Amino acid sequence: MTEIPLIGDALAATIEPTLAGAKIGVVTFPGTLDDRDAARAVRLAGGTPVALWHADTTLGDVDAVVIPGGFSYGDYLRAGAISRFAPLMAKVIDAANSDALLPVLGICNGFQILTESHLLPGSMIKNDHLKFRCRDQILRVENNATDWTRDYASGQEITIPLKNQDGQYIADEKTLDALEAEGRVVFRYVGFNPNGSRRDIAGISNTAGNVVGLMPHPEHAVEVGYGPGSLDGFGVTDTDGLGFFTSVLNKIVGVTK
Ligand SMILES: NC(=O)CC[C@H](N)C(=O)O
Repeated sequence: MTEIPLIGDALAATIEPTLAGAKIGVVTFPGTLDDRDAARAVRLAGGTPVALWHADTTLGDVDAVVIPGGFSYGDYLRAGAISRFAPLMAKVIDAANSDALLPVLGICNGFQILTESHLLPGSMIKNDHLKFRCRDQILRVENNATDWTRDYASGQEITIPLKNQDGQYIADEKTLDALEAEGRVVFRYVGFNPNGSRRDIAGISNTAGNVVGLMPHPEHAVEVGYGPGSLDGFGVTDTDGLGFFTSVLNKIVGVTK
């Protein structure tokens, strides 16, 4: 029987066996959709995913946390507004702000939860056109010094899927100016702003760069044949999202940049 390859040979060759010791917690809330894809992305990048439940009262021994996309608590009140009060979120907030600076990535609904939790500034509101939007989106990596972007080149353009209704990032002008000045605009939409986000912002970080949130979905672009690039028949952008997961894993195991 032939073993089915999970990943392309070229990609497999780049995976460090030592990364398997790094544990990435993936949080599930009632209504989360993308937890399994996030866990798979961690595994494909060489790490060990650990399932966390919103009602857990400990993070265990995870080295980083991913808050995946979906509709936690049905997006009731406002996307992320109820999730921020989950018992596990209290632990995530403490660990992210502690001296240990736990790396935390919020993807889409996860980004919404991070702004509601005040781990990241600003808010997410309805897309300016008031429709759900689903497309492959080009982003520019504006800051490759965060825990989640260190495997990208500064200014690198990547294509990953976007799918949401509350994707418009807003903040007051003072906050936006501070984010720009401090290099905390980590991703910007290129060519097309899909939701009216201020200054084309697709993702931001906290001051230390351990907490990152973005609307598009890197965990859906980690496998040859299944990412955005598969549509053009060449697959060149299929794994553009993998760098998020290798970045944090390399950081955890101490690979210097
Ligand atoms: N893909 C998602 O995570 C969706 C996020 C959110 N519930 C929205 O529609 O805006």
